[in-house]
Amino acid sequence: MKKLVNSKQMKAIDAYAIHTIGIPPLVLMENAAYSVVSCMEKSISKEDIILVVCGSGNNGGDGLAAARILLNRGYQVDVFLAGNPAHLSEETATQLKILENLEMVIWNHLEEVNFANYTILVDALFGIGLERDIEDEQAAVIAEMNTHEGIIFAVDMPSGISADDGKVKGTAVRADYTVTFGEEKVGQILFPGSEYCGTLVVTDIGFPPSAVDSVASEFYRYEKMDLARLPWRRAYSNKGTFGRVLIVAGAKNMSGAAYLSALAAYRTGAGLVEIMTVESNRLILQGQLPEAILTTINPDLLDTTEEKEKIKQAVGRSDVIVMGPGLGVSDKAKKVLDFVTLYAQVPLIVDADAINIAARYFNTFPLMRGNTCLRLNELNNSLPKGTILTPHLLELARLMDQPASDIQDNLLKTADSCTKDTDLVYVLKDARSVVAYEDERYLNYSGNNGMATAGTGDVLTGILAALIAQGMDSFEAAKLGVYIHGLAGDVAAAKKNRYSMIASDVVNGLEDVLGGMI
Ligand SMILES: NC(=O)C1=CN([C@@H]2O[C@H](COP(=O)(O)OP(=O)(O)OC[C@H]3O[C@@H](n4cnc5c(N)ncnc54)[C@H](O)[C@@H]3O)[C@@H](O)[C@H]2O)[C@@H](O)CC1
Ligand SMILES: [K+]
Repeated sequence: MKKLVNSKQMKAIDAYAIHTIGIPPLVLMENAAYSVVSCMEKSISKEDIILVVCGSGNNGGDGLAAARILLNRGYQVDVFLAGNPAHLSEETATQLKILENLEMVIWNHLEEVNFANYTILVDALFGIGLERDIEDEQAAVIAEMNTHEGIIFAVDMPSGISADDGKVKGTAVRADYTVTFGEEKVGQILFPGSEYCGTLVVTDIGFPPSAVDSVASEFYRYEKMDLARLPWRRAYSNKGTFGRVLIVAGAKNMSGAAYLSALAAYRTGAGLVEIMTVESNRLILQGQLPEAILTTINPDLLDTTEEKEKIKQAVGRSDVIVMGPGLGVSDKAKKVLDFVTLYAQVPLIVDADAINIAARYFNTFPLMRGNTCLRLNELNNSLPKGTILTPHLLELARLMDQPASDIQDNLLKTADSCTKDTDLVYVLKDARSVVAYEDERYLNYSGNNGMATAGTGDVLTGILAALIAQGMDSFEAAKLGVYIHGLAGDVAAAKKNRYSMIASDVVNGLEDVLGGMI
């Protein structure tokens, strides 16, 4: 598990190291500069002509120190001090004085600099101290840097990317490498920040563990060693040991979603998977997945005791229930969901059309239109504890009755609204999914854009259900499930490619992920 920090938390770690432990800031700055240079030295040669572009804050100070180290080591290097010389931080002023004493070339105005003369750029304009949108001369500097053809190394952050949420503040440097210090920043994991970072290199610049531990952060991500969290499989076992999943899915002609969800649940280790669907899907599902048990319902007879009893029994024998994939949004589908919700005492995984049905239902009440809070409260009251909602951005927009663009631009704030006063777990699906429960925020770092294809969401529901069926707590299952899903997508992309892979390839990828082959 890797802790992630925002700018405030990183500044608190800096402050603890400096003021409580007593490490002089110049020592940290030197370490930072040496780590930038050692990363650069893997890609540069003495033939390169390097320009270090510096701001007036400590990020610029890191750049000035890196320029000196490069000069000392025999590289051809110039400096462009793009920040206001009247606003230099104390450490940056010290670094500048050293460079002046060394008689280095230091440009002060954009007009003086011919970027075409340089083969390598170092971006030390802004780091975690970025406060507002970049404009005017600084924006012009970044525009020049982005048209440059050589490698760009960013110091700590690509200038212009917010460490807090990965957003571009006005404009931002598109780096090839970002060398960051101490801890990974939230804005380096979320998009678009993640893309602007290029290859992210995290370096140790001497923050003592106590400085890092002094700051609590609600953000983290998983890495490969977290696969050890998978539920242990007892040797003395039978199919009952590994739990029973019910998948309520698949309207007429929509059996594919049910199939993918059920297949993924089996491939993630569920003992038994039952699919509740309409009779017309029976033959095809039996042919595709004979391992699944099928219960068929007649949507036209939902008011009869017989159909209700069928639903009640299926719900009663399950450890976890997936509802939504390929269900459609008809009144009959809603009725099925109402019965399932009424009888269920186990966690539900509410996906796709189940979310759309809830949104449509809320829209029928004038009081609930535009009232996100009321809608989320209502969900919390009507769903069993431990239930996971897995909306993608559009589904979430419908559910919350807010524009999708607002949600996309404020994913972390949206997570805060969703989890306020609730027992539900939210998986906010995006290129970097956020799993949120109470105050914790898991940011997922696995997966790739080949997964933006139909059916991968159905696969995710099956994975989550299987983990819960095997005894995992819902929040842990959601985090690990999202991580495994992304890794399986990475396996699929490596075996096929990002264009050709389809959802069933992601299911196939589970084999390598769960078999410890990655
Ligand atoms: N002691 C420390 O705190 C350490 C800091 N380090 C470096 O210092 C960086 C943080 O330094 P600072 O806090 O000085 O911040 P930055 O150097 O990131 O930038 C802050 C400066 O930019 C100005 N500014 C912010 N947003 C602006 C905008 N949109 N347009 C124009 N000016 C803007 C601020 O007023 C301030 O002068 C880190 O990212 C890291 O690179 C490292 O040297 C390690 C130790
Ligand atoms: K930077």
